[in-house]
Amino acid sequence: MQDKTILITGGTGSFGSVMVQHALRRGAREIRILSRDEEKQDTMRNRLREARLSFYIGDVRDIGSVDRAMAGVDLVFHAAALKQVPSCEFFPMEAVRTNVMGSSNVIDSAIANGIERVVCLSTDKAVLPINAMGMSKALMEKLVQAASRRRNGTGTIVACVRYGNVMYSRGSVIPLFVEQIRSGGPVTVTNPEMTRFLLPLSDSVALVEHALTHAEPGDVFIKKAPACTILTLAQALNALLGADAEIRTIGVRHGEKLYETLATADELASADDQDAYWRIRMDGRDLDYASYFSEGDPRVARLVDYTSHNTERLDINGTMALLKALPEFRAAVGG
Ligand SMILES: O=c1ccn([C@@H]2O[C@H](COP(=O)(O)OP(=O)(O)O[C@H]3O[C@H](CO)[C@H](O)[C@H](O)[C@H]3O)[C@@H](O)[C@H]2O)c(=O)[nH]1
Repeated sequence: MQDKTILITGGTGSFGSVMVQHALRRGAREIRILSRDEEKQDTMRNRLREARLSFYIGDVRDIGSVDRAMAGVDLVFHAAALKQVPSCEFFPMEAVRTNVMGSSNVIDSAIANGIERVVCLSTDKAVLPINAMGMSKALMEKLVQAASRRRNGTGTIVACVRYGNVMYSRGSVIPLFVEQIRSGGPVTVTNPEMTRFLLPLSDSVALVEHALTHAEPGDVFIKKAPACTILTLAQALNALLGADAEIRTIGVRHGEKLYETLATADELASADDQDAYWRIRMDGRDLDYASYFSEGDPRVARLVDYTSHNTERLDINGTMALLKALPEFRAAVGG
């Protein structure tokens, strides 16, 4: 990132705020934030007061605003998205417009402008998707791969990272539970047995940087991560806040899965194990169906899917330790 001009779409969000600080420390020449909300931009501008930051009001749905922010950029982090599962269930076309068409605009504009590298932020919900948010992100991954096949080996490198749940991200369950416990409960657990991967925000930034450094066209990078049940999470937060708030089961919301999958068995069969990460390479074959007979992949998936049910499972103490290490958690609860 040293001396590079970086564009972060959706740059005022949880990821953007941390990535901006990281890129500044890494010596970026200029960081451009493209987002819709002038108030969030203003808050960030006043908070950071940094000459290397520039703000572009715009929307990834509008290719004109993407093009204006893209000219002269070296690296792109594409974080702009509709990411709430329930709201995308009610407004699936909005998820299509932002997550699919918006991503297509970002990829096309990056290629047209000869950008070096683009990292698109995807989610475990894009794997075997059942909700509109995950389906739209799965299509974003397909757009990345289709663009990479067209340009494989030359020009712009476009790749993805897949996240699990980013801990303490805006609008997610951890800040909600903290708020509920502080106001005396109840803590509303959808299904006590439900599991989610737990990814600290700092790890999500490290994952993007890992992808930036190692990406070849169409790669998907995954960070191996632990998980816990939602009941364990509620109990850990109760304990950390010295409370005993009632934990009430409220039932699963629209479009939710009991557990998430970060990589399928098929993907893992051909993935590179990079210690803390997996690299999943795209299927680079072309549309000539004859090649499926002569170049068909003989590997049989011998592994199982990598899910939040079968990854390392944190108990209450393990979850508490992870929470306690989060700067976002310490800032919110003090200590
Ligand atoms: O009142 C609540 C709200 C949520 N949950 C549970 O807590 C877990 C996490 O819920 P979040 O709303 O925090 O997160 P989601 O899993 O729905 O999705 C989140 O994680 C995704 C990645 O998997 C994306 O990042 C997405 O943007 C983000 O909303 C889920 O099992 C959910 O059922 C509860 O038990 N009670």
